[in-house]
Amino acid sequence: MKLHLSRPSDLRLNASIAITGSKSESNRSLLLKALYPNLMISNMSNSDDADVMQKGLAVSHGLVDIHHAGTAMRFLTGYFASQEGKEVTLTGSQRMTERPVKVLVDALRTLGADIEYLKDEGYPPIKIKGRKLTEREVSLPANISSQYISSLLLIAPSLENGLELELIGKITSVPYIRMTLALLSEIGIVNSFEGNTIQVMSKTSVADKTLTVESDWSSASYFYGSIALAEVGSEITLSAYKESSLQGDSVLAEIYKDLGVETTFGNDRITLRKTVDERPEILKVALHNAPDIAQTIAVTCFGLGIACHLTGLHTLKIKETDRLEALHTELSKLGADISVTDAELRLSPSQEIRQNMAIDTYNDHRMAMAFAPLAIKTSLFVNDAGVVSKSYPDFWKDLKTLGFQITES
Ligand SMILES: O=C(O)C1=C[C@@H](OP(=O)(O)O)[C@@H](O)[C@H](O)C1
Ligand SMILES: C=C(OP(=O)(O)O)C(=O)O
Repeated sequence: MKLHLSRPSDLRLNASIAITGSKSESNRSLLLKALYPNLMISNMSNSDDADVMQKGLAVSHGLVDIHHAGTAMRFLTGYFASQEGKEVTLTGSQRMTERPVKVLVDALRTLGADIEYLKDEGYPPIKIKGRKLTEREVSLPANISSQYISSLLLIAPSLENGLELELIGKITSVPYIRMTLALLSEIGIVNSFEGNTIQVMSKTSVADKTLTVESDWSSASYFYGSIALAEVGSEITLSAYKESSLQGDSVLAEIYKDLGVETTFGNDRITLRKTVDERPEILKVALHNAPDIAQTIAVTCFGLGIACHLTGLHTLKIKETDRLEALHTELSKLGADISVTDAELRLSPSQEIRQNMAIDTYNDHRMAMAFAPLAIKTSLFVNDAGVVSKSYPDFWKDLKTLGFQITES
């Protein structure tokens, strides 16, 4: 599906939108529910990634295809490795077979797991024969993906002896690790994270509890982008959000303050308001703790015509696509002066945005959604716009409620 997007007729935006649960919290909660079936989940994500996670957890023998879902791939690897009697082949999209799992597989093998690579060493597809894992201690590199660590932490309480992880190197995406530990705490599982060591105690059962998933902050980023590019006085209310979030991407409220967007919390909602039209000459942000909002921020800065220097982007090359290359190509198409390295992005101020360019999305939901707010400044096409369903199936519908004119072309 190719969409044509043009500006809302009223550039003073005003809307209220309900976003479904965080896909990160949902996929963790689903795994915990598989281990402790008396847990309940509310405000679950309606994303493809949560859907494949749920379906994957229901399988005990045969093929599990998690499509593009990184969390499902990594979390299910740990899950199946520790489930005695289950035997599956875990695979995904073409891109998933290029996203590494070696660090996780090595750690699980140290703990006693039986995992075999079916194609390339270090990458899916993998064949997993579930076993009882009794080893307690393992060290693993922490600078590639926090999902490996979360995978181990999620199964840790179900292991006879719990787990002690020693994290090696600079820890990336730390809030996602803290999110996992916070969810374990919420269901009464004792854990600690001190220095480079994480410990999780074993627990055979937990008390009845409903895990209420907060709505997705990464999805909220596209409304931050829209408000920043719209007129002063614009206002969008998003539900259901908390002031103290488990999601690292809630740092958006801080970052977008510098771009004239004020966030207020109340009644399980956030209200984003464009309060001033002042903007800095350059926005500098380190994103090692919030990699998923890099695309949104880069596009907002381009739309505002300001310079931008983003660092801590070393994980972007192994996500749904090489996001640094994709940003370079697509922003250049629109006339941006941009350069990228393996971990940084620099954008110079632009005076002009080319009209009616077709943005390629590379099977990456965030490419489609990050570029969409730019329609406030110029008309554009988004190729393969259905990719948004990976995390936010209702995105185009919700964007329409802001007044964006969206037609299929
Ligand atoms: O644990 C999670 O839910 C996630 C962790 C992050 O990945 P990395 O740790 O690989 O950066 C993030 O990019 C991804 O969207 C979700
Ligand atoms: C990187 C992402 O997802 P995953 O790694 O779970 O595929 C994302 O949603 O931006």
